[in-house]
Amino acid sequence: MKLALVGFGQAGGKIVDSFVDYDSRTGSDIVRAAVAVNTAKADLMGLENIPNEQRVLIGQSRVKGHGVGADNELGAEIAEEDIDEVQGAVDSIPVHEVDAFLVVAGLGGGTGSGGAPVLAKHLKRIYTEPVYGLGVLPGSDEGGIYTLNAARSFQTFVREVDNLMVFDNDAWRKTGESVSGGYDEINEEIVKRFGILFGAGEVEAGQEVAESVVDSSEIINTLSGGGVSTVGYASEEVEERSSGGLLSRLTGDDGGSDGLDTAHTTNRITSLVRKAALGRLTLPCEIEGAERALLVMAGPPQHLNRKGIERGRKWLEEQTGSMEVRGGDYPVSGSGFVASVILLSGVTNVPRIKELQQVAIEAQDNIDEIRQESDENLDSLVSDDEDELESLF
Ligand SMILES: Nc1nc2c(ncn2[C@@H]2O[C@H](COP(=O)(O)OP(=O)(O)OP(=O)(O)O)[C@@H](O)[C@H]2O)c(=O)[nH]1
Repeated sequence: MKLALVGFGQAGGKIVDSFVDYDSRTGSDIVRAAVAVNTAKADLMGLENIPNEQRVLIGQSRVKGHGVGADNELGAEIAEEDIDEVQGAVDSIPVHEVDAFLVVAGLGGGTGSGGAPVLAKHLKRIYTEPVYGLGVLPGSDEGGIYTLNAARSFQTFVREVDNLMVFDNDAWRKTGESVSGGYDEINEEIVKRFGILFGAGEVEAGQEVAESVVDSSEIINTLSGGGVSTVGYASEEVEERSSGGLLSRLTGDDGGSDGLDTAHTTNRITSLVRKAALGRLTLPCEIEGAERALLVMAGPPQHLNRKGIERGRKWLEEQTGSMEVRGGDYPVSGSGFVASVILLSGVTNVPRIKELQQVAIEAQDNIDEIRQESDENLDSLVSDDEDELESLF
C-alpha cells in the first residue's frame, strides 16, 4: 500500500530516511512521499534520502534550530504553533494517491515525542485517509526523563492515531555496540518488518503467480479499530529452483517429488509462522488476546502455498483467540528467502508498557520532589546563617 511518511524528530527522520532507501533498493514502491520535521537543523542536514524541500525546520524563533533538549511539552507547543509549516510540506503530497499516513517518532525525546501526536491529530482532522503512528520506545537504560516522556507521549499518541505500531528499542538493544551503529541495525530491522508488511499490499493480483495476494484493504482492516500493534518476523533461506517452470509444465515432469515438496513448503511456512509469533516482536507482549492479526508470507512464489498459509492462520487463531485473522502471499521472485511477517493488532497484555508507566511515575514524583526542595535548598545555600549579609539591590 502507498504511504505518506512523516518522520518527526531525529529518530523519526532517520527511520523514514531508511524507509526511502529500502523502497528504492527493493523496488517495493510503498513510499509515495516522505517528509522529515525537526526543531534541530543538524538532524535534518544529516538525512540522506529525503529530498531537501521535504525537510521542515520548525520552532526557529523558540529554539534557533538547536532542538528542544528532551522537553516534549515544548516539542508539542512548537508543533502546534508551526503546524502550518508542516502542512506546507504535506500539501505537496498527492494525497489521493496515498492509502494512509504513517507518522514516525522516537517517544523518549522532545521533538518527536511531543510533536508526533500533535501532527497526527491535525492530519486526522483534515484528511479521510487513516493516520497510523510508529512509535519507538526508549531503552530502559536511557534514564527517567526519557521514560517519562515516552509514557506520556504513548498515552497521547495512541489516542490521536488510527493505530499505533510500537517498536521497543529496549528489546533490541545490543550490548557492546556504539549507539549509532546499534541504531543503524535497529532501523534496518524496523524498515524490513514494516516494509514487507506494507509492501505486501502493493502487489497487484496477477503481477506474480500468487495463490492469494494480501490486499491493502486487509492491512487497513487489521489496523482499524485502533489500539496498539506489534509485528513479528521470521525468515529462512531457500534455493531458487525452476520447479513449476515452463519446461516442466510442458513435459509434465515435476521431478516426481511434487508431493514431498508441497509438504515441505507447507511445513516450512507453518514453522515460520510460529517462529514469527513466538519470537522477538517489535513490542514484546502476550499474543493471546490480540484482537486482530494479519499473516504475510513473502518469498519466491514456488515456495508459497495456500495450505501453509491456511494452517498458519488457524494456528494464529488458536493462539490469539481472535476470529479476525487474515493472511496471504507477498510473492517476490528471485528472493533467496521465505519470510513470515505477522501484524498483531489490538494487543492489550503488554507488561513492558506497565513497567514503563511505573518507572515514569517514579521519575515524575522524583522530579516534583526535587523541584519543591530546590527553592529551599538554594535559599539555605545563598543566605548566611545569621542573616548578617545584605544583597546589593
Ligand atoms: N530506533 C531508533 N531509535 C532512536 C534513534 N535515534 C534516537 N532514538 C530513540 O528515540 C528517542 C528520542 O530521540 P530523538 O529522536 O533523538 O529526539 P527528538 O525527537 O529529536 O527530540 P530532541 O532531540 O529532544 O529535540 C531516544 O531516546 C532513543 O530511544 C534511531 O536512529 N533509531
